[in-house]
Amino acid sequence: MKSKTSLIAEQMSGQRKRLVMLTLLSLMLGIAIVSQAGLLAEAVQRVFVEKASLSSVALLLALLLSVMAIRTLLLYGNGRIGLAMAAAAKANMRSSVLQKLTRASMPSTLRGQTGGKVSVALDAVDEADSYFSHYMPRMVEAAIIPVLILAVTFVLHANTGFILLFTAPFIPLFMILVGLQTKNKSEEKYAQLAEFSGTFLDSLQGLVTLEIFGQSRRQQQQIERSSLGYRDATMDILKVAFTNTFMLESIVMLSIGIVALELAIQLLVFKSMPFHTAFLVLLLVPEFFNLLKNTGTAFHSGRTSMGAVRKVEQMLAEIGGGTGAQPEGGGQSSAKLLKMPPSIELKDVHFQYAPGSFELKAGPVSIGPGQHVAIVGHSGSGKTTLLHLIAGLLKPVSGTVLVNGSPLSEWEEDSWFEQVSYITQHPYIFAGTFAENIAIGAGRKVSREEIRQAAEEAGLSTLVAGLEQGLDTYVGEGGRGLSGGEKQRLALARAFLKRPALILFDEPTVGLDLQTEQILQSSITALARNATMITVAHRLYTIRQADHILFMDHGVLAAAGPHDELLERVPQYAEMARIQRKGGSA
Ligand SMILES: Nc1ncnc2c1ncn2[C@@H]1O[C@H](COP(=O)(O)OP(=O)(O)OP(=O)(O)O)[C@@H](O)[C@H]1O
Repeated sequence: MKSKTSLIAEQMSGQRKRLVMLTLLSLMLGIAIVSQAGLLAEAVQRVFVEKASLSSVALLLALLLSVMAIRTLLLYGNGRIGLAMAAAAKANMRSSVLQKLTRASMPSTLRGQTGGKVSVALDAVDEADSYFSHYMPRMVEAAIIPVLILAVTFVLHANTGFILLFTAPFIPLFMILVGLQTKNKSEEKYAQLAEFSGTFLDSLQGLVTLEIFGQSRRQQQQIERSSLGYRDATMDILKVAFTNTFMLESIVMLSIGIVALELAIQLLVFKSMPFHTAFLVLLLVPEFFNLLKNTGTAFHSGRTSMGAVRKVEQMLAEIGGGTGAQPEGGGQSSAKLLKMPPSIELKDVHFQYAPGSFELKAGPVSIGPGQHVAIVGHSGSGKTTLLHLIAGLLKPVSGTVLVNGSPLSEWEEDSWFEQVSYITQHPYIFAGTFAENIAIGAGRKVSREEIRQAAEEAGLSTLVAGLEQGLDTYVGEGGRGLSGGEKQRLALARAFLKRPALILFDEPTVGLDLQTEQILQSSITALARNATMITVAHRLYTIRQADHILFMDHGVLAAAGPHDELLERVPQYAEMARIQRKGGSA
């Protein structure tokens, strides 16, 4: 195949040994095919032409049976190697996709539809199977065996050799024409499948919203349109595939017919060749065309796979960075962060999600070890973005985030994230039990007692005690639902297991009931006793408690200092605090 994608080339280069094995087995298969035809022709010649007794050809027949068995074994071997190549390639591709998704920058992983990504990671990678399990073995066979048969035919009867030489190119020529058409169609099919999966997952996730706004019917129609688009794209490919098979069969039948006619004329009219040779040639010709025909079918599935592989490649390119890309946080150095509250400095940090979009400018800022800082500002002023920059989830366009005096990128990624707990407004709860969900915070094996203790410290014990299965209750997708406050307490329990040196906390904007708020507040305070804490704060209480306040205004760090000082110095801040006091949102 001409335009081998770099991903396939990468996979093939890692499978050289298997390719060599495939070549050797194909060569042996070629020899077995020719030997089988030779032995069969000899047996028929002796029994039917020379009228020899069956017992005199017993050895010949036994030999023929063994060659047939060897041929079957060789074919099986080729199949196994193809399957092993496919399994290794798929595992590699899937792990590159997952690695890219987990290690890429946050904005790039958020781009595009989740359903589309799932479809590429699962279906498209699966579709790549036939390239390695079917296409590659057939191509290697096609490069060796037909040439061998052609050479033998030329030696036996040059005329047939010329007929084969003349008719055979029609098959690859036809394959190339069909293949070119299928390639575009299969890429189209994958685009349709990704769109279909994306729309479907989006609709499932937003089912409640769609129902509330009376849009479920419209969405249903959109899903129907997407699925019909996918059906049409698949049917188009099948149409091409069926026409392909029909045309290939016709070419093969016609070619064998021409050879048989020529042999019959030579044998019966001109009597210029012995029966043995004519029969042997007649046995070899269908083998020759069968191989080319199989290659044609393999070529078609290879093309379909290429479309899928291209989709995977495209997704890897969209996520960005090479395999094993460094995250925004760091990972370039082996410097390990010690488990103690770090100091954080921002030096002229400038960030943009994309050219022309929201811009953030912050610095200089200095946060001492163990300090509690609140980021405040109006909605959309860039508070969460600033928190993500400090966490190392986003990378500044220019400027630096310094941790303990060294740029964040110089700290080993794992040791950095080991020290950080980030409690977002909507923590992700995985499908599993309470205990399993809490345990992921530790990153090590933890005892039941440690989990129970963390749940208690996070203020979850009353809730858990009220459940029939306690910590073994299923939560997350498919399990028991949790309220916003409960989810945050579960995230806190994870943090209690981790005992981080830096706590990043996105305080809930929606009002929790007083009791939940108090539980959360006291748990957070207990957790932050030996840590540096940066909170995106919405409550006046949290703001007042902070040692230092960063006031964000339209993406710019407008002022920094203690609450009382900012009240006096910054009129916009005083205004915001006044609204807060009245009960409005910050
Ligand atoms: N992934 C993204 N790509 C492009 N723009 C984004 C992205 N995420 C956020 N923004 C934009 O950046 C700006 C700041 O967002 P950010 O979430 O930091 O604000 P915020 O102050 O935390 O707001 P809130 O208090 O409402 O949560 C907003 O205008 C938002 O639309």
